Amino acid sequence: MRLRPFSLALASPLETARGSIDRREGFLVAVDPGADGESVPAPGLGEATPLPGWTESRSACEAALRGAEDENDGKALATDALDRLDPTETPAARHGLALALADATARDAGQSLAERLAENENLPAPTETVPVNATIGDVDSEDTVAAAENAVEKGFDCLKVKVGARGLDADIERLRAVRRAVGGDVSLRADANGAWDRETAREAVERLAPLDLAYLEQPLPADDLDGAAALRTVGSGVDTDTDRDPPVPIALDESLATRGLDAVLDADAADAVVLKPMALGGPDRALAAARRAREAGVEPVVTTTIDAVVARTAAVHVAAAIPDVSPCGLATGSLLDTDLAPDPCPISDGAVTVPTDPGLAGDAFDDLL
Ligand SMILES: O=C(O)CCC(=O)c1ccccc1C(=O)O
Ligand SMILES: [Mg+2]
Repeated sequence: MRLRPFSLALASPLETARGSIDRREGFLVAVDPGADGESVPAPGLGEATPLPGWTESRSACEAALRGAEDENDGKALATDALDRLDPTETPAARHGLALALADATARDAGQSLAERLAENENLPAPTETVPVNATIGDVDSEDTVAAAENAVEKGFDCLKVKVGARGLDADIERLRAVRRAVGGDVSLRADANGAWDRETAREAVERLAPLDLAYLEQPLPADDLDGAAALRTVGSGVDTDTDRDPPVPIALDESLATRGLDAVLDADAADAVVLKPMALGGPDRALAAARRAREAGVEPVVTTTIDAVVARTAAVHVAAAIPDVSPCGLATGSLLDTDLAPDPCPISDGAVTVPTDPGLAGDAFDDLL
């Protein structure tokens, strides 16, 4: 296994209620049969890009990956390398190695990563394209509307707007302005990144109901599953005489990494779950979570932590393996100022095209190996 550190700046910081993301730093993870003997059937590439607060730190990530090496032959993987990486303690490290091994296995089998992942989860053949949402930061009303109009002009029909950093009145006004600007046919999501207390979240749901949001993501802190469950019923009163607005669907994101999928499903806390392979410990784990969510009647959505091109492409494969997936947060390549390699997944008309060549994207990343 070889690790190559990288550091990429965002073109402009992504503003969220949990602070601003301005740089992504991580490791490319390469495995090959030469170094790793029979455990690796072909060259494979992965990416471990920790986002502190969401995953382990960069140093913990590197230490975990080093811990997966054979004690007697530093270059080779231990036979139980992947099992040494705890998906909840060091999810980005596990993601990096799990992806590299899955890429190698898929290449060896002549399958795309999506085909390989789907087969392992007993899912049907992957789709050729995946619908995506545009990601709009928590900026002032004028810039929010400008970004929304720009995205719609580019062909997006689903927009996700970050909220929660500037007070509820301001957010309601931002979202109303976006709805006015883009009309009723564009799907709107809002992501509060856990910013609100129960009272504010309840008021938000009541005031957002007329805007026909596709969902409100993580309105409450990650731990508060009971609060999220209660929000799902606001406005859906049994009183059929009154013409009440429908409830706003609730999506959970941070809660998945903090409490786990089982707790979220058991608490009936979400209409949708936002699955980030980097935060969940790997593409395989993200797809398994998607399948379990679906079986429980909860809509899976795949996004990234603003990963570089290798992990972003892997997330596209994960999404492609989910039949009829809802728009995913995978249009984030343009948020980076520079990237590790040209993007093999073009986006047009609000959808990303899934690579069909073996592994991640055929030979597109061979220079990175
Ligand atoms: O989902 C998207 O549209 C993009 C990804 C995104 O918003 C995000 C990126 C980094 C960290 C957290 C989040 C989030 O969904 O909260
Ligand atoms: Mg989110």
